[in-house]
Amino acid sequence: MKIQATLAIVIGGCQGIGQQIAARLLEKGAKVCIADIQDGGAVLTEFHQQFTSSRVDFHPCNVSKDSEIDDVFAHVREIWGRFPSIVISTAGIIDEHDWQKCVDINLGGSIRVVNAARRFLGRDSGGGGGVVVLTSSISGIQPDFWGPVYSATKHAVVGLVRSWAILQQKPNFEQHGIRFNVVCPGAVETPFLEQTDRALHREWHRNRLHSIQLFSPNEVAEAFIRLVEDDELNGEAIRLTRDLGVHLVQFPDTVYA
Ligand SMILES: NC(=O)C1=CN([C@@H]2O[C@H](COP(=O)(O)OP(=O)(O)OC[C@H]3O[C@@H](n4cnc5c(N)ncnc54)[C@H](O)[C@@H]3O)[C@@H](O)[C@H]2O)C=CC1
Ligand SMILES: CCCCC/C=C\C=C\C(=O)C/C=C\C/C=C\CCCC(=O)O
Repeated sequence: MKIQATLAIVIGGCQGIGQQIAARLLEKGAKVCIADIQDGGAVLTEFHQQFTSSRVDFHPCNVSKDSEIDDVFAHVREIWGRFPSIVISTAGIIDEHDWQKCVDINLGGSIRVVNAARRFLGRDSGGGGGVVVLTSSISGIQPDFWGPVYSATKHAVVGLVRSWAILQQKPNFEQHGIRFNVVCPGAVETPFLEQTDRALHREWHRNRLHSIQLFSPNEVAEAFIRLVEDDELNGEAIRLTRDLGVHLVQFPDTVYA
């Protein structure tokens, strides 16, 4: 998909990886609505200094609530005349102690975003199709003893994306016209890392963190942009690790689908 002149939603775009994705989309000529549970004043001020203010907006959104996600889509149509064709969510937390919250935001939030995209973008429901890119982690491909719940939610996000993606290859089923992809980063230098205390084995976790070569949020944003731009990529996961590099994950063969 050519990004120039498209409309995009970036949920979780107030900081970290999401903010960098929004910046890359704006640079490439999209109009971007940032949505987040935190106040958008600071990020809007920053972007209004770099980009035409009519091309970037903010709408509050907690991914724990279906209605707030729907409101973001409605807001985009109200201000820019149509629904977006690019939907990205980076909203996520780590919290092994309040595990229901971790499941509700990381997995529940991803399911809610996908459901909204299906309703507003899906060709089978009158939309124009598009691309959805969600955020997993290398913990969504491999186990992590410091975050079993976090890892479970991130594995689930990969399964969610790949399952919706293969529907497009089933000619006898509804054709939604949406590509679904996911990014699985290693550790990234963002405020997210301050959530160490919500992981298990927190001292080990904190110490280990100091020995890791972190990715920049921009390196991760570039993976999202690739998954948006390349129309051949559907049901794909890009993993970023220092040891193995940046690559499309090779999954085991699907045996019955
Ligand atoms: N930073 C890292 O090392 C890694 C992060 N990730 C994943 O990347 C995603 C983004 O991470 P970062 O940008 O590093 O984190 P971050 O904490 O810097 O940014 C996350 C953004 O999501 C927003 N958010 C949180 N809960 C929300 C909710 N309920 N509704 C709407 N927005 C909400 C936050 O306000 C924040 O703006 C997360 O899903 C995280 O699990 C994956 C691998 C590594
Ligand atoms: C090992 C402890 C570091 C944990 C960093 C905190 C949160 C990370 C959340 C993630 O989703 C990322 C998961 C794991 C990152 C751990 C190691 C990355 C090093 C591997 C590499 O880059 O090659």
